[in-house]
Amino acid sequence: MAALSSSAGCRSYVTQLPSSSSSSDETARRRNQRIPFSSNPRIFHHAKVSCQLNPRSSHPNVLRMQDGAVAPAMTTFESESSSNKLKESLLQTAPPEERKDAAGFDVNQNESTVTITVLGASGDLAKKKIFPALFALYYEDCLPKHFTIFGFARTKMTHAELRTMISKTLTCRIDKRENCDKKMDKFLDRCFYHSGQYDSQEDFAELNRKMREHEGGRVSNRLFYLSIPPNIFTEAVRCASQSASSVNGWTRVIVEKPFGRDSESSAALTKTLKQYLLEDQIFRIDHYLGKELVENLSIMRFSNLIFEPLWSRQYIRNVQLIFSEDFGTEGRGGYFDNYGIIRDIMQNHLLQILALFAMETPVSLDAEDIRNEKVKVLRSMRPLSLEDVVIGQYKSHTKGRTTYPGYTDDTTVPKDSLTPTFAAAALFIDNARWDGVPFLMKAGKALHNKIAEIRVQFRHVPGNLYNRNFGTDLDRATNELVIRVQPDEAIYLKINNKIPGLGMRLDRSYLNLHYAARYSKEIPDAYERLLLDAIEGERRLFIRSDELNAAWSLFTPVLKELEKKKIIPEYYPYGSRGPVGAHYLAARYNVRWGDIGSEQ
Ligand SMILES: NC(=O)C1=CN([C@@H]2O[C@H](COP(=O)(O)OP(=O)(O)OC[C@H]3O[C@@H](n4cnc5c(N)ncnc54)[C@H](OP(=O)(O)O)[C@@H]3O)[C@@H](O)[C@H]2O)C=CC1
Ligand SMILES: O=C1O[C@H](COP(=O)(O)O)[C@@H](O)[C@H](O)[C@H]1O
Repeated sequence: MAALSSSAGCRSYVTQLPSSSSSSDETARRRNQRIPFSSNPRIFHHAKVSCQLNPRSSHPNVLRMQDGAVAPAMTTFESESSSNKLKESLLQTAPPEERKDAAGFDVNQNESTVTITVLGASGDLAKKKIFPALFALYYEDCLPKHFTIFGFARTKMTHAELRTMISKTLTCRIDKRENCDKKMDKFLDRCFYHSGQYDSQEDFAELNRKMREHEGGRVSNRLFYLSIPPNIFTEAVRCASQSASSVNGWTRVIVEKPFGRDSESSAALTKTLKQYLLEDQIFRIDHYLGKELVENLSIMRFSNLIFEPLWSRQYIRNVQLIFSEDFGTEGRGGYFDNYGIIRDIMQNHLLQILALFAMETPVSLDAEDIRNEKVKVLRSMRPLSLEDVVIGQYKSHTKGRTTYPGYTDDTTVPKDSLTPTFAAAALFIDNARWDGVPFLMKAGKALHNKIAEIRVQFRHVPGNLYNRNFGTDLDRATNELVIRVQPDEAIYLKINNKIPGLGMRLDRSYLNLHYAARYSKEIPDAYERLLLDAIEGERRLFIRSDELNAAWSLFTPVLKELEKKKIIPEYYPYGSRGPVGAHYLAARYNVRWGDIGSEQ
């Protein structure tokens, strides 16, 4: 069995899986089990000591190390051992009462601790995704031995109330998992709440004091999760950085989208964040990058000989990136109306998938090498033009006795809103590999189904001996590779074969890697993977600022034009397949959407 070098804790990377007999499945499962966090040396690495004074540091007396760690600027660091000496000396100054932390652990001064602070802890995302993901990591023994979780928001709440709020949404992902309740109680014991204003240095200073109690003199690492509306990102980062960043470990900040609403506002946000943070400390999250099948894209491409040679204009006719939800913007209309589906889904989730799909082979699996390749693809793309975009908006629809609301029926949405809830677009990558290949995107809310998938339609077989068996519809005979990101994850390839028997009738069949059938282990939520990566300092799945700029450059001109010209969206009924204009757009490039038709 060959193991790839592990790039993340609590995970083992197994390249060779045994065939699917039940005993070998068991072996595979055991091999795939996560390595407990505590036994992974990577977790406890101290920040690399390649120090430089950060001219923009808000702390005049600190040095910032690679990885965002900071240390007092009284020593010149030259080696890891001198950095450790400094850390030791800092720890030795801890008063005796701090030799135990607030949770009662004896303080081993060579140990480190991670404090995860969720800003906006009272909000929807925190409840739905962040706390459950943290619990899942804890359940799987993926969090470090010493960790503390703080919820921070303006809402007044006690620790107990926070715990009750969190416990209502915590589930063991698989029913009847062992010791779930016990583990849940232990997890909740490590969760605390601090009420404060996002723009108050005093409130963050008080948070800092509480954090220090829990850290008890260990090397302190701090992760802040900005689960708050974007208009308060900057203030919160300023306060966190100036009053609550770590003095002897790393400080990192996870930033949620939206990262601005066009090139200018995004650049302005980046600029302000960088007044307080180094780029390496900023973890811009796009949760689609944490989805299992999106992560698997590179493995599929670069570790299977059969795919990579086909991965170009020579064999691929078009690529389709499809996102569809069977519910509207219910409850989030206020946010959505300012952004629309192009900013909400296409400019980030679908474009990130496209970049991973289309990039050249990176030099290594290192985060910077991968992100360099993604930027290159994005920068090779043609900015989207208005004629290559179709927009739609859902309207009310009655089915049986149920009436589904239209987008503008939401009281938080202006009645005359032109914000698109659906869009289809044709994009092109002007490089040698992809010249002329349409990359079609389609994203919509309140459609007939919920799905996210990538469809790769291959070219027709030249001079196909069996053409007459397919009649005139050659598309039906063309190979298509489908990567179903969700739900019911699968990778399947449509191929042609003969129907068994004495005659010569052809059939279309599926070579199907259906995850639920192949793997008994459940698929972790994207937020689990991304939170773990942020704790470990793994940046591969986070967006670098130059990627973000390149992504906005592609969409900003068309977004402005749509708004300036007040383009009216094509209205489609709630629960339908969306505007017919999407078909005309595809037809212009000789493409048929793969998700429409009798067999998908
Ligand atoms: N919800 C989701 O599914 C997704 C959300 N996101 C992004 O994640 C972030 C959080 O999302 P979500 O939880 O839905 O957001 P919420 O609107 O629920 O806000 C989170 C918390 O922020 C505080 N807050 C809200 N409005 C303001 C305001 N005007 N001024 C100061 N504080 C405010 C509130 O806490 P309190 O009043 O207690 O301080 C609230 O509980 C946002 O940036 C969002 O765009 C991204 C992808 C999906
Ligand atoms: O970022 C967002 O994603 C969700 C869809 O995420 P999924 O993991 O449930 O597919 C979308 O509903 C939301 O509008 C958008 O902001």
